[in-house]
Amino acid sequence: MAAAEILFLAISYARVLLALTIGIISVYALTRCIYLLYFHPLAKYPGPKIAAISNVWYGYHWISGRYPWASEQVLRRYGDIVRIAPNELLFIKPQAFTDIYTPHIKNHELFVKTELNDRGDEHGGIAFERDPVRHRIVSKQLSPAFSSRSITAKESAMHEHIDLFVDKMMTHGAAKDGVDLAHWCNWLAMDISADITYNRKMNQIKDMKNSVYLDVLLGFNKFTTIEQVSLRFPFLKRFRKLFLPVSAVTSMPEMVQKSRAELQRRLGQKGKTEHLDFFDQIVPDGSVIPEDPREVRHLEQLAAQLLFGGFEPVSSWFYGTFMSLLEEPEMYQILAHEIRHSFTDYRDIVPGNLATLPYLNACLEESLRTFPSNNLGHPRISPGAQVDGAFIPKGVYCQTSMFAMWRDPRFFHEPLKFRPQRWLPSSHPLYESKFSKDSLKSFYPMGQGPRACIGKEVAWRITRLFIAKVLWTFDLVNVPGQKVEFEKDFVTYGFWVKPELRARFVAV
Ligand code: HEM
Repeated sequence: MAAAEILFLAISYARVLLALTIGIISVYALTRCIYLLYFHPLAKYPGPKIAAISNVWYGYHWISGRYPWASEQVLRRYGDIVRIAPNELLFIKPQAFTDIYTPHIKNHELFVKTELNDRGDEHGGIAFERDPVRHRIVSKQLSPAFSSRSITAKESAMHEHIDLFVDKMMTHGAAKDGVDLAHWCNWLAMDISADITYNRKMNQIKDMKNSVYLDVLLGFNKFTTIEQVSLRFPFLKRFRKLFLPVSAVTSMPEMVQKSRAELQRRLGQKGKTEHLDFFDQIVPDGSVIPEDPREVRHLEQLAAQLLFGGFEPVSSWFYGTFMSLLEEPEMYQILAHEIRHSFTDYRDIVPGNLATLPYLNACLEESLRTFPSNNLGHPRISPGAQVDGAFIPKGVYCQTSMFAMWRDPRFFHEPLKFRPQRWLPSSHPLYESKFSKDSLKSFYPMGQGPRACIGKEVAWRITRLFIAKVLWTFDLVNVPGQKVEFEKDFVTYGFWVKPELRARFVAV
C-alpha cells in the first residue's frame, strides 16, 4: 500500500475515532443532564437550571465577590429551599439553621463540615477540623481560655491597643481628609488579636502601616475563593496558581517564617508573658515544648486560626458600626449621648460597665445584622435528616444564608435599614412596637451548636470597649465628597473587601 493511502486511512480512522469520542461524550453529558434535571434526588428542588447540572452558578457567583446577593436573589425567586449546585441546597428559614447546626440537641448524627477549608493538613486546628471527635477534643482543650475569667485577664491588652488608637486619633484623626477606617480597623483588630492569641506584637497602629502578615492575608483573599471553587472543577484546579497575586506570593515566605519564629518565641516564654493569652491554655506553663512536626503544625494552625478568627470579623464589626453611624446622624447622637452620660471618667470605661448599656448593645447587634461577616454559607453534609420540614438525603451539601435571612422582611421589619431600636427592650423609651415581630431569637451571627464561634464573648468585649472609648473621646465626622454604598461597592471572598471610608475624629 502506498504511503499516501496509509496516511489517508490513518486520517479517516482518526476522524471516526474523534467523531465517536465526541459522540460518546455528548451522549454521556446529555444523559447526565437529564438524570440531574429529572431523576436526581434533588431534582424536585427549584433553582437556576444551570445550577442543577453544574457547579458553574455557584463558582461564578463566588468568584464575582457578590455571592451573598446572588444567594439572596435566588431565594427570593425560587423559594426557601433552592438547589444551587447538582448536590447542594441553600436554606433560609430559621428552622433550617436549627436543624443543620444544632442536631446534637435531638441526639441526631452531626452534619459535618464539607471539604471547603481542607488544606490537605492532617489536622484542621479547630475551625477547619472536619472530624467531630477530634474537633471536640481541641474545642474542650481551648474552652477554658475563653471563660469569662480568662477573658477578663486579657482586658489589659485590649485597653492598651485601644488607648493607643485613641492617642493616634488625637494627632491624626482631626486632619481635613480624616483617616481611612478600612486600614485603621484592620490594624487595631489584628494588633489586639495577635496579642491576646500568643503575645505577638504586630505594631500596626504604632507604625501606621500594614504588617507583612496583613498584606499577605489581604492579597490571598480572592485567591482563597478561587482555590475553594476549583475544588469543584478538578480540571481547572491545576490552573488555579495562575491567579496567585504576585506581591502576596513574594511576601508569603517571610510571613510564614516570621509566624513560625513568633510561635517558637511564645512557646519558649512558658509562663513569662506580658499578659495571659490563649496559648496559656494550649501549652500551659510547665508542659513540654512539642517537637514532633505534626504537633508543631497543629499549634501553627491554632495560632493562625485564632489570630484570623479574632481579627477579620472584629475588624468588619468596627468598620460596619462606624459606617452605619456615619450614615445615621440621629442614631449616632443617641449613642454618643448614652456613652458620654454613663461615665464620669475615661478610666471608668471597662467591659464590665458596658454590657448593660442598651443603646450601645443595640447598635452593635444591628451592625452585625446589616454588615454580616461569614458569608460562605457554612456548608455541612447531611447525614440523611429533616431540614426545614424536608428529608434531605445523606451526602447532600446544605448551605444557609444569614445575609438573606436578615434582609428578608418576613424576619425583620425594614430589613435594609439600620434601626438599633429593634434590639431595645420594650420598656426602653426609644423602643418601637413596629419591630415587635422581628426574629431576634433566630439571630445567631456567631453561629449555633458545637461549631459556633468560640470567641463570641471576646469579640463583644473588645468591640463595646472600642466604640465606647472612641465616642467618649471624639465626635466622628464624615469626610465630605465620598459615597460608599454597601449595596453597590462591596465584594466579599473569604472576607469583605472594605472600601476606603474616610472619617474625622474630632476631640469633644
Ligand atoms: C464579630 C465577631 C465574630 C463573628 C461574627 C464570628 C463568627 C463566627 C461564626 C459564624 C463561626 C462559625 C463558623 C462555621 O460554622 O463554619 C465562628 C467560628 C469560629 N470563630 Fe468566630 N466570630 C467572631 C469573632 C471571633 C473571635 C474574636 C475569635 C477568637 C478570638 C473567633 C474564633 C473563632 C473560631 C476559632 C471558630 C471555629 C470554632 C469551631 O469550629 O469550633 N471568632 N465565628
